[in-house]
Amino acid sequence: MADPMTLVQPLTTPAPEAGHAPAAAILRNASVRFGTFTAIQDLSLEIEAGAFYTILGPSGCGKSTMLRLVSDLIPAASGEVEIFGKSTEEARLAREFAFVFQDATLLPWRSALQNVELPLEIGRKRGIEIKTSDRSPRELLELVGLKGREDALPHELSGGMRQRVAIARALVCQPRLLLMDEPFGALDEMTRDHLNLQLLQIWEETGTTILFVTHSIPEAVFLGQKVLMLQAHPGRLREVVEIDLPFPRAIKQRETPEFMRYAAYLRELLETC
Ligand SMILES: Nc1ncnc2c1ncn2[C@@H]1O[C@H](COP(=O)(O)OP(=O)(O)OP(=O)(O)O)[C@@H](O)[C@H]1O
Repeated sequence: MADPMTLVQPLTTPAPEAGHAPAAAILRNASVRFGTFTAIQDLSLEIEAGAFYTILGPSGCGKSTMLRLVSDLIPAASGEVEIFGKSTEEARLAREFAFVFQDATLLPWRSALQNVELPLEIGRKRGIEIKTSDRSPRELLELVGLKGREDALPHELSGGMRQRVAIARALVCQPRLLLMDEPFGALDEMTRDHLNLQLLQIWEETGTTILFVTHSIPEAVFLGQKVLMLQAHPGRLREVVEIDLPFPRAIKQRETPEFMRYAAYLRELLETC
């Protein structure tokens, strides 16, 4: 295995010039401020379409803020953010991305299937023409391993199952970019392992780009093709670490020396962020 040190990209990856094939996302010197507090400063990076990125960094370094910036939930105080060549607002309206939070945020009175159907219903009610997945809501529930539980209400499902419903709902408009903010953070280890494997399968099948925030170094290495390490005060990109481990990934890979070297490298890096 190549030494992770040699795989590290420069601290400020230059954003490409306009006119290239659209990346999933491009940030150019993007900063986010809350009043006088700078949460993210001069973040420049290109998110390659179709790739799986995991995002690590100390608490408060701006991981969630970065996802909120990309998803048009908060504006950039300066700099630019493009999603597939569009502004974040245009990308939001075109349903180019979908968000999955740590809490599944399902409507408790609607069944699993009705929750997955919700974005389509909202689109129809608002008269918005939206992309829909090639898969029906039922097929999406099957994809996330919930065949047979379509009629269950959220309180009848486990935490892991609720997160699967949230993932199926996120996929219903066929987003080209999936933003995931610690989606499995509240789950037990076995369930998390299972969902990690399932998410990798979904990623391979759908070809969607994934930005996945986690606090878990093993999870970041296991899922990611690249790990974005952010640093705090103010939030900025510290390093991009490429994870050169083969796909499809299997849980037992975590015991390999290569995996452990990446984890050890990221742990050391995190301690200095
Ligand atoms: N709406 C807000 N108003 C003021 N400050 C905010 C707001 N949202 C986030 N911040 C601050 O911005 C910084 C980055 O927050 P953010 O939630 O992005 O960090 P994080 O890396 O996701 O943290 P954690 O790992 O603990 O979830 C923190 O100092 C936080 O207090």
